[in-house]
Amino acid sequence: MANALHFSSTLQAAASPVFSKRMNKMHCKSLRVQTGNYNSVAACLAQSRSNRVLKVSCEAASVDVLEMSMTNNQAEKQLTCVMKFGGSSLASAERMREVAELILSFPNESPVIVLSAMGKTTNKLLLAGEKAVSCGVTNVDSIEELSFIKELHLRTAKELEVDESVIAKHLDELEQLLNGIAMMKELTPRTKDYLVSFGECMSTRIFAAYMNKIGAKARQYDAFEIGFITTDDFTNADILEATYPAVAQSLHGDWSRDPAIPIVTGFLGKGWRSCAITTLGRGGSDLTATTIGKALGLREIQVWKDVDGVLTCDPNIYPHAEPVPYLTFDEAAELAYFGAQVLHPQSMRPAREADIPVRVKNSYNSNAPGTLITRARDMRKAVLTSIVLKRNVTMLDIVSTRMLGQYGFLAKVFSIFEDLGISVDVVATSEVSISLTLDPSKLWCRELIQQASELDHVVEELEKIAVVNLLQHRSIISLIGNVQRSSLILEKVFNVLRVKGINVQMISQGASKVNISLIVNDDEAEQCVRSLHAAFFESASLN
Ligand SMILES: Nc1ncnc2c1ncn2[C@@H]1O[C@H](COP(=O)(O)OP(=O)(O)O)[C@@H](O)[C@H]1O
Ligand SMILES: N[C@@H](CC(=O)OP(=O)(O)O)C(=O)O
Repeated sequence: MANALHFSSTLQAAASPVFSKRMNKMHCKSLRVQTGNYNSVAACLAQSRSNRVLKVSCEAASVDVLEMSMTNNQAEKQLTCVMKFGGSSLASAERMREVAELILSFPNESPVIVLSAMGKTTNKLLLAGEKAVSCGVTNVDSIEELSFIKELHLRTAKELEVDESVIAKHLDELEQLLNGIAMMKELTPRTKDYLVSFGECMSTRIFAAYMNKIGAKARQYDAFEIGFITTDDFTNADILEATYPAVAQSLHGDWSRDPAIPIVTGFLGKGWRSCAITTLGRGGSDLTATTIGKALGLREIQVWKDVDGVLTCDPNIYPHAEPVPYLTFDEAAELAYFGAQVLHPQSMRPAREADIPVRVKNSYNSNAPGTLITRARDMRKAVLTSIVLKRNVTMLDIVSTRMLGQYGFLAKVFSIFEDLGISVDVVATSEVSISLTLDPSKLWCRELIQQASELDHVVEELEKIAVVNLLQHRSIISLIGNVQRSSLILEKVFNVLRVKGINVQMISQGASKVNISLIVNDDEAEQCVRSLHAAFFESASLN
């Protein structure tokens, strides 16, 4: 029997560290106990972490021998981690090949793979939808973005030598949907979500077919079919608790019956009332990955990007930004929430709840260590970790018209936002005045006209109790780091701002938080980030 362990007695086996270790690491396929004390083996099995013995037989024989046969076959492995690859990692057939190679370069892992749409497919689908609204039914087949999407996916399938039939039905349906949009002359948020879902549905089908072709058994899953249950907030849905057991049951169930690498669509869910396809907000595949990590209790969640991890600032603002080796969930969540495109704003929540480390890695440079995000890290030497910019923010200055000492003012202001369903980002208050910024990701997912009338409505409501000053085209610069050292951070910040002649219009720092936020004019913001980056990460110079 392959890899058999022999013991002179079951008691010796039960006591043997080799036995326990193999049980844990090697995934026992069958266990044969010849005579001896079966109970002691059972006790030992109960202790083993994987405890996945497929066959246990107990035979009476004259010699005490215990044999375990083990294989490295997937059938006996547990799912170990989740690996998410975004559009930037999957832009072409060549990239899909490299990603497959990368996945298979970890023979000890049994990963769940989460994929986004190829390259910029989501943007192209949205553009195609917008054009379909006004182009007329007869012109749908000449929408440039539709031709691009068709060509990209068919070419990719061909180059990977995968049968085009895996996506043929989706390409047909996509064209039919665009015809429908052209006919109705409207693109509702619900239709938008259905429209963009074609991106992830096609990338995962092509990739799964390719994995199977190269001999790595894989199975494609649409997230909305395996239990990703969300609110019905189309274009920005939240994942509901029921998702975790449902996803665990689907993926674990299939894996234990017939193991195959799961290839899951990122970004998508199913609305619990509407039963229609929803999306988790732009960049939502990161959240799909962490949700699967929590649902299955996996050891690690990896998000593979096109940068060497989370960087000290957006490389589009400053190309020499450096990777940040360690972050806490709180820091990463704050960074994502305040605009760092590298992670979805809600993606840290499941990982933090289940305490599963998240690793941000570069699919173009897999040797780079990346960023490891965990519950805690050594903060003794930490000052500033990363600088994040959120542009085009609306700021409101609200001053009470009542006398000083009037209570309930703040409560009234916030109840107006609650009633209108608008969330607030940064707040600075005194007893009679309040300055705040509105969360653009929630507000701006609505139509432009709706945004303008909503803002008018907010101001109208607030003017019943206060004098309101609406300030647009502002930016939030968030300084993520060790707020225990805020005096040092602020000293440096104000020095930079003074030298650069930049006026801060509002500042906010939570008592126990990891973030100091500054509000400046949009047109000064990028220069400000570059100067702050130079001051904190490069040298003593103020650039
Ligand atoms: N602080 C930051 N650290 C790393 N990348 C950032 C940061 N801020 C913005 N980015 C941008 O985020 C991009 C990666 O995120 P994204 O495009 O969503 O990746 P993917 O599509 O692979 O999920 C990078 O290419 C980079 O331009
Ligand atoms: N394709 C979706 C979801 C996503 O997560 O994409 P990416 O991983 O490429 O950021 C989007 O573009 O928003």
